[in-house]
Amino acid sequence: MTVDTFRTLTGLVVPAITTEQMREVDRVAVEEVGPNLYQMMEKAGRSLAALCVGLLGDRWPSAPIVVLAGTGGNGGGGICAARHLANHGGDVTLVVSDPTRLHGVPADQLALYGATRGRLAPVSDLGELEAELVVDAVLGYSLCGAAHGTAAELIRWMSSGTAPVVSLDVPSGVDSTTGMALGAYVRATNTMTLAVPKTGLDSDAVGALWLADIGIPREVYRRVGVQLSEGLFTTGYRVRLTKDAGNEGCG
Ligand SMILES: NC(=O)C1=CN([C@@H]2O[C@H](COP(=O)(O)OP(=O)(O)OC[C@H]3O[C@@H](n4cnc5c(N)ncnc54)[C@H](OP(=O)(O)O)[C@@H]3O)[C@@H](O)[C@H]2O)[C@H](O)CC1
Ligand SMILES: [K+]
Repeated sequence: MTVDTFRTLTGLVVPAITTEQMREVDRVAVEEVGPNLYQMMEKAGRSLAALCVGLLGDRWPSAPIVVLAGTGGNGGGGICAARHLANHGGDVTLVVSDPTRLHGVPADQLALYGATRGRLAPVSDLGELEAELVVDAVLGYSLCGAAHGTAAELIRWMSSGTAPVVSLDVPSGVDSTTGMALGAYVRATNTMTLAVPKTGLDSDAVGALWLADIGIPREVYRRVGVQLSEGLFTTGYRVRLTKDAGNEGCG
């Protein structure tokens, strides 16, 4: 099931774009206009951390939080969120699917996380971890095929537990264009997608959908042909999105 638009709680219509269009937004930002990947990932991670704190309410900061990170940009955003949560006194345990495959900005995020008081646990410790909140930063919009290997193991761990899951950008294992999952996938209670919602986020796996502002200026969207309302982030750095009734019956 895909949709062309979402709405904010104040009724603003927000266009949904495909993974391919999102990649082009990323490319124009990184290669032509800005912000760079560091700047966008930092905004993503900090917004994700703020959402987690809000969802925990008075259980913050004592509630144990487990952050599961993959090997790409999605993982980098999760590692960044883990740092912000640890910096603010949270009880954080980070598990990276394969730290040896991290490179570039995600690898730098892991090194920075190492300077916090947050814990880093191997995948083999998953069975011993207790969580009151889980952050799913395993797979993002570069999912290709059915989730496999350690990523699938992390997804199964999330699915087998009772803790609510907050997914970054898209529930891991779900295709952000089609909303379909060819294999194991996360059933999130909340999903925080970045910059612009994707057409595949109408899936039941998404839970409550949030859109985070990661600082991309309108010139980038103009070059990619995406029309975002000027008032979209007037109330803050994240907005709640709901399905746009006008989408009923979209294929
Ligand atoms: N402007 C933005 O929207 C920004 C988004 N950000 C985040 O970046 C991700 C996209 O990051 P990317 O590095 O392109 O890819 P992912 O993190 O989605 O995936 C990374 C690796 O996942 C592995 N993979 C892919 N398919 C599978 C599968 N079926 N099973 C298991 N593993 C899979 C693959 O790793 P390999 O080691 O196998 O090569 C991918 O490399 C986006 O979603 C946002 O969260 C930026 O952080 C900021 C700007
Ligand atoms: K994810």
